[in-house]
Amino acid sequence: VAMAHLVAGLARCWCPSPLQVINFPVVQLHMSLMAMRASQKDFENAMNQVKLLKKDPGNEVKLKLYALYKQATEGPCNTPKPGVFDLISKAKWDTWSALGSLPKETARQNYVDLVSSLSSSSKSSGQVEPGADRKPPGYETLVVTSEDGITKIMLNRPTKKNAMNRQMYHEIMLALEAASKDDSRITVITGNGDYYSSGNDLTNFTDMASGKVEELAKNSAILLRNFVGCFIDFPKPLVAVVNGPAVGISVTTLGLFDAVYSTDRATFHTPFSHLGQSPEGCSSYTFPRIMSPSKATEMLIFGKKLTAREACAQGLVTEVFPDSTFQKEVWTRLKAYAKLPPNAMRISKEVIRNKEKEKLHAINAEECSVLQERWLSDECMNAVMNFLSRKAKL
Ligand SMILES: CCCCCCCCCCCCC/C=C/C(=O)SCCNC(=O)CCNC(=O)[C@H](O)C(C)(C)COP(=O)(O)OP(=O)(O)OC[C@H]1O[C@@H](n2cnc3c(N)ncnc32)[C@H](O)[C@@H]1OP(=O)(O)O
Repeated sequence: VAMAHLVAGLARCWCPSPLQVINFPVVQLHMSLMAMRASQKDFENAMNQVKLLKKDPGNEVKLKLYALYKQATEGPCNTPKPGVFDLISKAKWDTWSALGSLPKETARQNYVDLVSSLSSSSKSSGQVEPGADRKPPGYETLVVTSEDGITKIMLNRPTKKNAMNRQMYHEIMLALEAASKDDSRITVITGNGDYYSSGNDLTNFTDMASGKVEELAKNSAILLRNFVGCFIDFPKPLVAVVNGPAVGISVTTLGLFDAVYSTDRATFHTPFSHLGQSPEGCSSYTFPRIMSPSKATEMLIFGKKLTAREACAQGLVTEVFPDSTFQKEVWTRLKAYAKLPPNAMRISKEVIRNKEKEKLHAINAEECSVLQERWLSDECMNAVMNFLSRKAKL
């Protein structure tokens, strides 16, 4: 079982960039997540297992395996960026550099997990041990279970309101990848505890202490683009079970789900202007389309927080349930849906989503490049420092 150690750093001034000095005592939290340390032996076994896979996992997974292997053996991407026409090397370089400063041990663990999920899904049906689908790889920030034809990805940092740190972004991508290939018919994302998710973990900004702010912003933009890309491309019905308040990226990505069921005590908040940032998750396109340009403006620019019923009235939420019966009603319904023919559901989603998949990827790329600049702005720095110094809450 993975272990996590929270190491509080010492209070010190944090000067994020030479251009700007903020004399600001900041308690700098270093969360060094001691992911379960896959041993060197596990890593070598996983490398051998890759060669024994019965079915080609596809280019995207092979790129991920390449990047995780390089990160685990060499650390952060340390080679010059290939030329624009060297497409394969550039794709490999992009995927590796997107891992940023992911620790070697974590990359090694993620590699082992990915291979184990590939090998269990590539086994012929006759060979899968009973209940094997209920033995998901060890995730640090998620609990992933698969039964009744439904793979449930539960965000599991309840003491931090399920804020998404870098590890969670990577693990959600891995879990979606595994879910796209397992024998489930529907995939659900939900939260553990009283929050669905409070969005981006703002301590992600404290990595800037390492000094390479521009590089961190670039790698973060690649990470975000890959993360949102997984939602755009996910092939099965993807349902959000919003168990409580949702903030930021956990709200914007709802526009890429196929259905959103919410408890009536949830709220939906996208405080991007407050944070000196800008919309992501393709919400700059999906929200105006879902709820009208002016309603999208109220959320994305003015930061208006919606109740569940308002979000439902505006089309972001499919249906709202009383909190007392929410889980029972929603899971009864989802188990019934999961009995439907899987290929028909997958193909129908393809017919619906393919019309704008390319457009969504283009919008995602544009949003990430704008955010890359926003993250380096004074407005963003000050807003994040205010939160981290506990001066302001949303
Ligand atoms: C140089 C470039 C760097 C870029 C870095 C980028 C990262 C990677 C790329 C991905 C980027 C995606 C873009 C996404 C954008 C967004 O999601 S914007 C929204 C971000 N979220 C917030 O601003 C919410 C901040 N949290 C709050 O306002 C409040 O916590 C709350 C959610 C309103 C809940 O308040 P309350 O009920 O009073 O509980 P708290 O005591 O505040 O929280 C309990 C503990 O949880 C911690 N926590 C909660 N939310 C976050 C968070 N988002 N980030 C970090 N920590 C969070 C909170 O600090 C408490 O912790 P302790 O004090 O240790 O108990």
